[in-house]
Amino acid sequence: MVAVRSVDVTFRTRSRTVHALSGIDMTIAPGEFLSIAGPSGCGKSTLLRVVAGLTRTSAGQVTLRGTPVVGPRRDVGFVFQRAALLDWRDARGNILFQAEMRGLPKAWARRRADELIEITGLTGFEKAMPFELSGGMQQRVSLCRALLHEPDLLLMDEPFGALDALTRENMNVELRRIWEATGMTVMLVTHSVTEAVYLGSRAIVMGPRPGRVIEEFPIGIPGHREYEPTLESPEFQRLSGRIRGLLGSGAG
Ligand SMILES: Nc1ncnc2c1ncn2[C@@H]1O[C@H](COP(=O)(O)OP(=O)(O)OP(=O)(O)O)[C@@H](O)[C@H]1O
Repeated sequence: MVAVRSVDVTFRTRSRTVHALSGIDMTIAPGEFLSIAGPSGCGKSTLLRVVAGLTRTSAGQVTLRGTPVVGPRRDVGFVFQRAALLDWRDARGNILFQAEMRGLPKAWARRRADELIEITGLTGFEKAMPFELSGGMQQRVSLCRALLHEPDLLLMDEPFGALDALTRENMNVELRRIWEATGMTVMLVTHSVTEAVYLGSRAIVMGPRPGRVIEEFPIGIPGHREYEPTLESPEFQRLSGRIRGLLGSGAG
């Protein structure tokens, strides 16, 4: 699905030069859920942006389904750290905005929006305006918006970082369920080791800037993952411990 080949990114501003990514190589198979962890500023967001075609590489290449990424890709879904909803549209209107931008058939889009509203537990809040929604609900709306056009690749940049712990857990369980049901490919940037291991089929850990991959872990926890039993399983504990060790004691 995604191939990243010898990718380097250097940002040059008037006052400084930042070498954000160095020699990144990775492939992500269709249907994989890749969690990406690493210290602040190591280039995780930059990596996602490069895959989405929002940031240009300084060297190397990214391909999506074998096609080089040369500009913004509208065929992927992107969920950002903050929901960034349109204030003047209700929840359903925000989700449907995606369809309007893409000129998707209206009746189809409405059906799909209703389906996603149900899946993400937003039923009853379709007409609520963003200011009436909690942070978690706003992020659900943003997830629905990212999924509306049925992307087979979903890029998520610390999507649940601003949520309280319990809402975050619920969102993790929902996302895992959606991933199990759809088989889409996901790249998730997260600062939470628990989130990375619970959700991922593979995790990579990046080192400090210039960002590079320092270690990679297949997450061999098979099948449907119930939240509590998964977190208590020896494999979960072993992997979390190893990733925390790499990231340093401050990792959550
Ligand atoms: N558009 C830009 N122009 C200049 N520098 C940038 C730009 N985007 C990112 N950077 C720099 O590149 C480095 C990597 O940033 P990036 O946001 O990818 O890191 P990150 O790992 O996602 O960080 P965090 O975990 O704190 O969100 C940082 O030093 C950042 O300041």
